Amino acid sequence: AYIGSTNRRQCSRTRCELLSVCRMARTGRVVLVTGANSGVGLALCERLLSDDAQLQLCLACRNEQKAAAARQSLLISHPKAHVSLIRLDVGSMRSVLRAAEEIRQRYNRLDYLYLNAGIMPSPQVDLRAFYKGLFSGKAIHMFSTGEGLLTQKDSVTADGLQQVFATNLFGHFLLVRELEPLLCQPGHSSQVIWTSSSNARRSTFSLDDLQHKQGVEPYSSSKYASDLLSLALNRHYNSQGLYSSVICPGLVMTNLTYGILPSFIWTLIMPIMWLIRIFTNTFTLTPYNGAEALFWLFKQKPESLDPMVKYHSLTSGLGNNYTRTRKMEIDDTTSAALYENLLEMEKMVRKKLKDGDVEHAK
Ligand SMILES: NC(=O)C1=CN([C@@H]2O[C@H](COP(=O)(O)OP(=O)(O)OC[C@H]3O[C@@H](n4cnc5c(N)ncnc54)[C@H](OP(=O)(O)O)[C@@H]3O)[C@@H](O)[C@H]2O)C=CC1
Ligand SMILES: CC(C)=CCC[C@@H](C)[C@H]1CC[C@H]2C3=C(CC[C@]12C)[C@@]1(C)CCC(=O)[C@@H](C)[C@@H]1CC3
Repeated sequence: AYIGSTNRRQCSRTRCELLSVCRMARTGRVVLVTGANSGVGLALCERLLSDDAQLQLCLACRNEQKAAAARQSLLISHPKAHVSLIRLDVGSMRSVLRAAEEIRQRYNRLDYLYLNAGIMPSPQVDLRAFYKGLFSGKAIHMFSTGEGLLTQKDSVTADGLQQVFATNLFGHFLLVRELEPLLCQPGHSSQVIWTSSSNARRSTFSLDDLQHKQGVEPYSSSKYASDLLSLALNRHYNSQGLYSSVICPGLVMTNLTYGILPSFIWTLIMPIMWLIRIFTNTFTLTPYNGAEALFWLFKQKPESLDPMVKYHSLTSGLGNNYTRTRKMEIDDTTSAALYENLLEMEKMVRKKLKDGDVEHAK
């Protein structure tokens, strides 16, 4: 249609230019990454562009300045890349709806949706649990999952949702629902990929307290909920060509982990961290290594993926990266129940936002 157009500007283009535009339209896969301005998300973008220069990469970030800086840094290493920005605060439902509308206008399909943005506010390390863990014979497990070591202080968003739940789970759920027309295209498959965590733990999650209002481990609960939700998305959308997976990047030194301990302590224990890496392959440490499983999934046929496993980024003592699967402690009944609850919550949130708009217009 583009070549056949009689528009004068298009006609004046050389045949060569037109062919390259058409080729791009055919081959340029569209990838959207949330939380792409730092850490694992930004490293993933670097790796994706190094693999496929034709990608149409969209960085969905809440902070415009950080997003622009991330785009600039990507363009320095890949000057010809197609990198665009979209403003998205995944913890604000109004922002999610607005961003989704913009994305639907910009693209006619979406091949990969990386749900990577995540928070762990005011983390506290339980030192007693740490010392106990060191001598319990389960030290390696403790170092790779951080199980029972961290508590967080949650807050309530303007939408009346728990902040960790809204950011790590619900905002992303709403985004998937909103982008369904781009993700579910006839004769075409797409992937939704969640950055979950090995910190996800069944015991921190409850269907009666989805948002984890009553507990002190909202991060672990929200990540477990993302594992369950990914399974539910597969059950609902595989027939429409949408496939969902979850990954754990391992322990990566990013803004999120730097927030756990004072920076001088990190500096002091960094040599120990590199030493621990000899005993556990889950200490991926750099964002590049942490992005391994996210990148690995990009190369897979979605139909070949297992909805019951988590894909882990791992780094050997010698620094080699690889991806391994581990079965998740999830089941269809709980996953379906969570999905129904989220649909209910979605209805309520949409109504609240609509009522708010009406109230505002009065
Ligand atoms: N680091 C680790 O060891 C591990 C990390 N993970 C997960 O990896 C993911 C990436 O984290 P990581 O790279 O480590 O940490 P970073 O803090 O570097 O990255 C988190 C990204 O999410 C963005 N973000 C946070 N809140 C929102 C929001 N409301 N709307 C839009 N974007 C938001 C941040 O943006 P901004 O800069 O504006 O805050 C940032 O770009 C997270 O989901 C995290 O839970 C999982 C296991 C281990
Ligand atoms: C004293 C030493 C050598 C280390 C400090 C102990 C903890 C601060 C550290 C041990 C295991 C770490 C860990 C995480 C955070 C920092 C630790 C608790 C995570 C929970 C960070 C976020 C995740 O999603 C997990 C996969 C990490 C698991 C391990």
